[in-house]
Amino acid sequence: MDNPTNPTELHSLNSIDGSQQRYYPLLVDLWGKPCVIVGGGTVAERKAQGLLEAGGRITVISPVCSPQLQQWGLDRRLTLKHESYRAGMPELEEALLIFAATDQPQVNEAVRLEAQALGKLVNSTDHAEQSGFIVPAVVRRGKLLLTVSTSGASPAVARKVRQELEQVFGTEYELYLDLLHELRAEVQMKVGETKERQDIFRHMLGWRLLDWIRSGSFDDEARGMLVERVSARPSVTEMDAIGDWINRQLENRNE
Ligand SMILES: C[C@@]1(CC(=O)O)C2=NC(=C\c3[nH]c(c(CCC(=O)O)c3CC(=O)O)Cc3[nH]c(c(CC(=O)O)c3CCC(=O)O)/C=C3\N/C(=C\2)[C@@H](CCC(=O)O)[C@]3(C)CC(=O)O)/[C@H]1CCC(=O)O
Ligand SMILES: NC(=O)c1ccc[n+]([C@@H]2O[C@H](COP(=O)([O-])OP(=O)(O)OC[C@H]3O[C@@H](n4cnc5c(N)ncnc54)[C@H](O)[C@@H]3O)[C@@H](O)[C@H]2O)c1
Repeated sequence: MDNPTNPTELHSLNSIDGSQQRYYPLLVDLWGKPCVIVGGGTVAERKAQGLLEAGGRITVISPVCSPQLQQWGLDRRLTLKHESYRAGMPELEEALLIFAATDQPQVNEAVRLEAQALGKLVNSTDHAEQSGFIVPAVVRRGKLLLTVSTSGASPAVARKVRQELEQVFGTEYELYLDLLHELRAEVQMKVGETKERQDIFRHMLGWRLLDWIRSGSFDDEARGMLVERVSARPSVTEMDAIGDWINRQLENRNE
């Protein structure tokens, strides 16, 4: 079941601009979902790390596993099955996602073919072209999730872009998004009209809140005051007034 080089030959799908665009970006909720990794080396460990961050229920199938994978096994963060892969393993049948991550191309191929026969999405770590999905490089800042892919062209470039993004989007985004999440809920509760809500959110984005958080002086008291003001008067005028107040706070601190 190889991927067609041109899907339009098989389905009458029209790409919007006829470009070579191929992958569909998707954020999957893997919490508690069974995921199988075949192989227990460096690459398997990296995939396991990403799955752990997403709360996947992981089984690693490999006769030999890296020290970190063994530790995660001891900590019961994942299940290790110290066996070589063979066809018909129940873990594959139950899995939502399958990763073929051994250093044996023929084993990876067999895993991929079985997974595809079972109708599973499979990541073949040595064959981007035949994978049902590929894994991007990731930056997590609380609720902010940035993902980078080169469509398999150069994972090293994906890594480099990820590192550049890490510099631009710092840890201040965690608090920033938690706060905007809370304020959004308040506004949604109190302002009935969609257009008005949108205007309010746009004006909030004008606040120099990230600068304030970065300065280290945005404390619980400041947060409380902000939430209180927005809840009390959720309007565009008030958002601008809050923006001015934030500017004054920053100026006072610089004096
Ligand atoms: C992003 C990241 C996520 C992750 O793995 O979690 C990831 N690879 C990472 C690193 C990395 N991988 C490789 C190198 C060595 C340098 C180099 O070869 O470039 C480095 C760099 C390094 O380690 O410094 C080697 C490599 N990778 C693949 C092949 C096989 C092939 O191309 O077919 C080979 C050759 C093996 C060989 O030659 O034997 C395949 C894939 N690797 C992907 C993802 C998918 C496409 C992502 C994209 O869209 O670009 C894809 C297609 C499938 C998949 O694995 O999902 C992670 C960076 C995480 C980070 O640092 O943030
Ligand atoms: N996709 C990526 O991001 C990426 C990056 C680098 C390399 N690769 C590819 O991934 C492959 C694996 O690289 P690695 O550094 O993890 O290798 P590694 O040598 O660290 O680990 C190989 C693992 O495969 C296991 N294994 C071997 N035969 C097996 C079998 N029959 N059943 C189950 N497990 C088996 C071994 O026990 C070992 O744990 C490389 O050959 C390369 O092609 C992919």
